[in-house]
Amino acid sequence: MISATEITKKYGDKQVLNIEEITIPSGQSFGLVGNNGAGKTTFFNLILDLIQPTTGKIKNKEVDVRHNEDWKNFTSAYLDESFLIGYLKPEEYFEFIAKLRNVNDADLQNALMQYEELFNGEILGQKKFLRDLSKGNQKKVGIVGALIGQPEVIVLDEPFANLDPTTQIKLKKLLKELNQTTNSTLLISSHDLGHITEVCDRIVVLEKGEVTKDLKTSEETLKELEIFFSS
Ligand SMILES: Nc1ncnc2c1ncn2[C@@H]1O[C@H](COP(=O)(O)OP(=O)(O)OP(=O)(O)O)[C@@H](O)[C@H]1O
Repeated sequence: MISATEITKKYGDKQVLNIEEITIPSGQSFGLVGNNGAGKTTFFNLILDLIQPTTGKIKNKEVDVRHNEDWKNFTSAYLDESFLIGYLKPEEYFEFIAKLRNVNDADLQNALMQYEELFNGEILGQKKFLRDLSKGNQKKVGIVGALIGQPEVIVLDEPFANLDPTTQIKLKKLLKELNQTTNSTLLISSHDLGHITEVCDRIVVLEKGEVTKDLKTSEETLKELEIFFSS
């Protein structure tokens, strides 16, 4: 379970986040939506202790992320390309992550086979450094890197952005399967209301840093969000 309690984040005089309470139970696939600048990446950065809140506390499985690093043993994330290591080839990057998460080579190779369809022949065996891959292919590497070893908590910031439509559909299928077949807690942000309502059990809407909707996903959710964002 992840809990964010009385979180505010200010830059100078500008308050960019003001969250009274968000609790994300284990195994939930949690979707975060909101217009540009709403505070989605800020929220994920706080969960990953990449920035500090102005007030409030974030706990990841009872670990206060600001004061104890144990959450790193069961949490992975891909927010942007700064999570990659540009001078490694994809295989080297995956091996590096596998070592970090105590995944042996046989298990890593098995896991990578699962992602062959997503890779579409453009990632493995190409002898290219990560820095030389296209933005979309870099993103595929980053997302798969976050999934290696099936961490208990996986945070993905706009995973569908920059991916071609075929890959978006494959990724959606993969994330839905992950949600159904494991107890991993999945936190995803997206501007694609269709994708996020398909993948996530719950959708939280942020508006100017505040939670304005918290919905259990149902058949009506997509329509409700479309109406909300068009008004
Ligand atoms: N280092 C910073 N200094 C000042 N303001 C910042 C900083 N980082 C973020 N902000 C501001 O915080 C607000 C929230 O930004 P954030 O990136 O979290 O939004 P977002 O919902 O992820 O947006 P987008 O959909 O455009 O990616 C924005 O107004 C942004 O300009």
